[in-house]
Amino acid sequence: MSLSEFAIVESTLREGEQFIKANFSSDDKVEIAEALGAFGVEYIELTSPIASPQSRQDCERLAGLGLPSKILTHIRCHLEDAKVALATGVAGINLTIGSSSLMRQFSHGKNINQIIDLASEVLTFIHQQAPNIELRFSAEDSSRTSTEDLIKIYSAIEKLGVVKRIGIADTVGISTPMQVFELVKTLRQFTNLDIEFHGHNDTECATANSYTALEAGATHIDTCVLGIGERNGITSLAGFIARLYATNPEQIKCKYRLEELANLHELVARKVGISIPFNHCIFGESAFSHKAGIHTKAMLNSSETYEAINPRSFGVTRSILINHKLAGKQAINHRANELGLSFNLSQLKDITHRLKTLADQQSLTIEDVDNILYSYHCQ
Ligand SMILES: CC(=O)SCCNC(=O)CCNC(=O)[C@H](O)C(C)(C)COP(=O)(O)OP(=O)(O)OC[C@H]1O[C@@H](n2cnc3c(N)ncnc32)[C@H](O)[C@@H]1OP(=O)(O)O
Ligand SMILES: O=C(O)CCC(=O)C(=O)O
Ligand SMILES: [Zn+2]
Repeated sequence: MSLSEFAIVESTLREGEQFIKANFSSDDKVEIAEALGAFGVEYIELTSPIASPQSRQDCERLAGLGLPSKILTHIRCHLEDAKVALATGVAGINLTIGSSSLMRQFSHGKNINQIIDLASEVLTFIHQQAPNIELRFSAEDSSRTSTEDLIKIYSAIEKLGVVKRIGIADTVGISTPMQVFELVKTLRQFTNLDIEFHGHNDTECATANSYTALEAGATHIDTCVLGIGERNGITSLAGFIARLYATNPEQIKCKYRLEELANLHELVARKVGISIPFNHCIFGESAFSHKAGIHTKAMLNSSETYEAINPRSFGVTRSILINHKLAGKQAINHRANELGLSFNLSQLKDITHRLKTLADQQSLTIEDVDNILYSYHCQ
């Protein structure tokens, strides 16, 4: 798998709008789209213009901004949706229709042949109206659709000759990485079209599933900032980037402007009124905090010992914590040196023992630790 060959379809302004707390204004969308563009995502997917009058105006507005990312909208297999989407001036349209038996029975009531006929009609119509528009067709709930049905649908769609890529959706986040790998690999053998993967996070496998989709030959991955979306959301942009960074930092640093990611996260968190989770892979409060003595000693020798990701690539700083009972003498010595103090080994052991004894009784601040160091030094 070559990292340079995939593209991100960033869906914060489509799937992300389906997050319970999202209600983006038109100006919010522009701000977020600009920040996504500054980071360097290849595509920005927008809510269907038929969802509301404002959604339609926003599609037109964002499509006209001349952003570096391609603007897509996401629609049903429906002629009216297609006509409205075409009129907005977007560069591409992502069409979807449910293909599993649950979707066929409870969402739209169509069988596989009817799905193929409807999708063919709508895709052909769009292509006739706008031959240069980038078309993607996706079978919603692909993971609960038989591979046989998927191949039947995708083969028929590919034969139309109007679609640039097909999409696979793990709509209820039920797939394991191995299942995603097998499905993408199977489809990869059947089609030369690009393959997009959309993974929900119901079982917390979204990032792993997106990564294995790439390993199996997918070319496009859907993400949202902070992983927001319907229910508990989809693959998080930062999670996906972190995963790729751990595999090949230099390639990911060339492909995207990683230093823009912090601003993007703060922006989206503010717009949807949430705080960034403490354990967020890059911007979480504890993501680059090192606490236990064994860790901090090794970290002070080489940060790679306990870090898969260099926080500086994302404009984040690490912290070495010593105001607790798990602290070790090496990290305490490091702090003492920062304060311009120096102690011999036996003194350091003594200070560490005092600090631990105190930390057993109360919580400590870094100022408390500094006071211990200064007063020991005065003695
Ligand atoms: C898995 C996903 O996240 S897919 C993306 C989800 N996005 C959205 O739903 C966008 C926001 N949605 C909306 O604003 C509205 O649902 C609209 C405008 C799309 C449709 O609204 P309504 O006409 O009021 O229909 P409603 O939402 O109640 O039901 C969905 C309709 O779409 C049909 N439908 C569902 N999926 C599809 C599809 N992929 N292709 C074609 N028709 C579909 C259903 O059969 C149903 O049709 P009906 O009106 O004949 O009953
Ligand atoms: O269009 C797609 O591929 C994905 C649609 C969607 O949001 C989903 O199935 O969860
Ligand atoms: Zn989704």
